[in-house]
Amino acid sequence: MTAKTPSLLQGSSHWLTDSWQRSSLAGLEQTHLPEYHKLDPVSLQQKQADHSVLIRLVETQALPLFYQVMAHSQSRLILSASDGYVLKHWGLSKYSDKLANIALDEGVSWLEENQGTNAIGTALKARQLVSVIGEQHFFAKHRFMSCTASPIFSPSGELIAALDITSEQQVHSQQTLLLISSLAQLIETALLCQLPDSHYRVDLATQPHLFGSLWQGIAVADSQGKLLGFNPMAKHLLQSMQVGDSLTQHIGDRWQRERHSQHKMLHLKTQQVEKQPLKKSAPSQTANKLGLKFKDPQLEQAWQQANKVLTRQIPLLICGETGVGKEHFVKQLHSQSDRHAKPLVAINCAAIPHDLVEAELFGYQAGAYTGANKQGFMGKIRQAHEGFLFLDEIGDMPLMVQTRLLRVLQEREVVPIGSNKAIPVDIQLVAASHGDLLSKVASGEFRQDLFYRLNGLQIRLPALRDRQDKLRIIEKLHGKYRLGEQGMCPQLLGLLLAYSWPGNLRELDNMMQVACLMAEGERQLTFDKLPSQIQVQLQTCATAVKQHGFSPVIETSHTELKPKCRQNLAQQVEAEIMAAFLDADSNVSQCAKNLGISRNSLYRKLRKLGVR
Ligand SMILES: Nc1ncnc2c1ncn2[C@@H]1O[C@H](COP(=O)(O)OP(=O)(O)OP(=O)(O)O)[C@@H](O)[C@H]1O
Repeated sequence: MTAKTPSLLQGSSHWLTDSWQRSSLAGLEQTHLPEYHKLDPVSLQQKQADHSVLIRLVETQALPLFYQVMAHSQSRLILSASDGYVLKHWGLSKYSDKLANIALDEGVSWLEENQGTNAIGTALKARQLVSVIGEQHFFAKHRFMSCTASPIFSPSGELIAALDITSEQQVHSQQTLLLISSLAQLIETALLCQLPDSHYRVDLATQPHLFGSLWQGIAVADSQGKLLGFNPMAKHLLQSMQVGDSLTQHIGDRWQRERHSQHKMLHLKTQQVEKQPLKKSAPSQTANKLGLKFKDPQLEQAWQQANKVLTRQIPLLICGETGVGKEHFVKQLHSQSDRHAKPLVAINCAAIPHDLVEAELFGYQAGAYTGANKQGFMGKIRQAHEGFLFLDEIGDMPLMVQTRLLRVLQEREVVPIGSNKAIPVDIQLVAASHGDLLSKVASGEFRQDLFYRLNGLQIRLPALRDRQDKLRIIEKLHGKYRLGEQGMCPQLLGLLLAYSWPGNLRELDNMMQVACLMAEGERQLTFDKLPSQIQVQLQTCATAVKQHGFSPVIETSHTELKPKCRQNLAQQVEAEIMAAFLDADSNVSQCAKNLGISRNSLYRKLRKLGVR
């Protein structure tokens, strides 16, 4: 991580002068708070009911991450509707009372024309992420707080809300900006994936490593390829895109045939949407029996579907990138199934020499061939009788063995090598593949009839970068491996959440194990304890984002600030120095090095701030 301390915002400050001008033109005066616009209780209730899906999504998708990162800060998370009325807020109740004094409360409008320059109103007006720090607020009475807000757009690109973090402090770090952008994106993605006719999800990025980051566009289309919705980044990348268009008209036609493709400068990744109904229907008996297990909707749906077919002995085909946890998933399925008392027999078709696969699976009679065990071998299929047979990397099964396996599945009996006696078997077959089995069918390497036999139900486990419970998994693995009481540095958590994890859970699991060993005895797990190759990846990812991504933040610069803002700037600089000093564990030399100033200047500045 190169920047340990939050850096000052840089760039144009026109948005601020424009916003102050608009506030003055609306007849507001800095020193007099106007009458505020507040909904009566019935209208507020109605508005909250109209936005109940959004409120529920904030509570389920955004709030856990907000609490994790901002747990020790005096901050509140505030959701407002697109007309500026605050729908709900969450966080420390002590701070809530103070905000209520300035009417930052449910049912009050925070439109710019009512409350002057403020993050919610200005973000809604500018339709961009905005940070309004202390003195930048139009009204003097609002200047004790700093606010950062992001607009939230519906799948059709319509502005529907603003999500804000408000704190009682004079600075908002880059971490707050990143956090609020991530929270808004989580909600927008959840809304997209819930569209009723959604069939395809296409992720778009200017560079492959930006997949899974805030700089990834997402477009959702129906089974005919008609565009149903997209996130703001997708709109930024493909500006002429409209709901109802054919996606092919914007990104060519390769996306529908290939999982990974490219169109002009854009990298594309296509996947089928695992639909998540907007309103939960009455839970099925199976769901009731099993209860909700995963915090990721796609995984939860895969779990529920898999459990339904297991009771009927329908073969299950599990697809997903390497390391997403396919085997782990099968073990969980087995352990809660009616067959849990019987064996789960796993065989990795890629790991066994081709000429032994047949014997391993079907067994052989005593003396069937030279070199074979004298007693014969019953084979994995019969070992799995009344239990589960898990065939991992099924795509690597030799063609001849595929033919025999097909017979077993059709006849439900095995004929061992060297025998002509068929032995009945009762197995639940689960197969897994990290590659595209259909392309193997197309190239003649995999039997089409076997594919359809195995494909009783196909489920796809999501890549780690696409999982909505990423935070929970990171915490779980940190909890599993940390040695003693240990927290996690929020900046590190931000980077881990933003990284694309090409090796999925396996990569995260390995990394966490090593990092926790390196951090033994530390109060916090920090970036420098990570294995060096991951440090490089995270740094490359952060740098690439800076170089290739666009900055979604409305920014301010020192030079363009008007005199009245200079005092505010000085306060920001002081707050930054203080933050850097704390970040460096009060080590003056380290802090001076991080800030790029001499130790003497740092001593002078710290003395001014009252630090001895
Ligand atoms: N839900 C989970 N929580 C924590 N760790 C997990 C979870 N699922 C899998 N893992 C860990 O991730 C690693 C990879 O899991 P697994 O072998 O199941 O993946 P896979 O998809 O079968 O991989 P491959 O395609 O390479 O065979 C293992 O170390 C496993 O312990």
